[in-house]
Amino acid sequence: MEVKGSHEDKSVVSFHSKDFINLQCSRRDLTAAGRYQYFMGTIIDAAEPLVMVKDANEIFSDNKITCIFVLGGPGSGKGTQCEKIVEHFGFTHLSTGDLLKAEMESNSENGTTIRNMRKEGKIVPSEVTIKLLQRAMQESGNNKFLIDGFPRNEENRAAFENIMNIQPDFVFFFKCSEEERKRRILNRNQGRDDDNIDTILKRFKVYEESTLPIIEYYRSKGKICEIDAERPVEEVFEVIYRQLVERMREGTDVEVCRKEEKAV
Ligand SMILES: Nc1ncnc2c1ncn2[C@@H]1O[C@H](COP(=O)(O)OP(=O)(O)O)[C@@H](O)[C@H]1O
Ligand SMILES: Nc1ccn([C@H]2C[C@H](O)[C@@H](COP(=O)(O)OP(=O)(O)O)O2)c(=O)n1
Repeated sequence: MEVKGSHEDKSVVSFHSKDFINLQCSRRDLTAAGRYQYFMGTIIDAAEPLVMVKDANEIFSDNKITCIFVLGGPGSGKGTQCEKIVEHFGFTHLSTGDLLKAEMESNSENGTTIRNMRKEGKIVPSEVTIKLLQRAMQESGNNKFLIDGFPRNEENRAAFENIMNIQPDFVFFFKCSEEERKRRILNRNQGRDDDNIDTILKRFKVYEESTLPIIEYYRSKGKICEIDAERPVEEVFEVIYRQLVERMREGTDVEVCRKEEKAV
């Protein structure tokens, strides 16, 4: 474990586990999350910076890939929450929308296809998106991925499962009304070429027609973790945080965790 020093209200601690996991948290974060008493394999006393009793590596085995899909309509807050998850949990965040945009801007052979599809709010063929995802996953050196905005249709889903042979551990579904999403996108103000009302309405239609059935598919498999994304950012994150901690704990030896909790 490496303690990166303490300054004012922030005690920053990071630990690396066989190059796979790189977690960071601050005293403020831990205090906010204090009621959970548990942070990525670590029992936490919120009054103290950090008491480490267990290696994070015991939570995720080295060979296992953890893959969480993050789905929800355009503007539901996927990117916003993924950034926060990364801050706290050491995932690699792969936004397929961002990967495609970067590919478009690099003037690659697929650039024109991507530009045209984005303008129409259409879904880029899987072979392009999966190639970008594959590269980014390999380059990350991580084994925990938050895949944001993918799969967006049946073709995406089937191709990912067949080519990558990876099933998501579970799928976050951000539920948020169209009215609120439209309001957010029109205020997003990031200079996105597709954040104009014409393209927004096309994206909403494609989402309803092509992505909602994928969410129902994962629901039928018991993999959907539905989040009320209509609420303020911090409230949404609080729910996500709790879900992640619980789900990770379920994947580990609960008996050991309970014993250690009692010891705190
Ligand atoms: N819970 C929220 N409440 C209000 N505004 C939000 C919330 N989550 C995100 N936003 C804002 O809404 C816009 C869209 O969020 P973003 O994360 O880019 O959505 P997505 O990735 O799903 O398209 C951004 O400007 C973001 O700051
Ligand atoms: N898996 C994906 C993700 C995005 N795209 C395209 C189509 C989308 O309208 C744009 C923008 O996607 P992005 O996820 O960045 O944004 P929204 O969730 O639509 O707000 O990229 C795609 O074709 N396939």
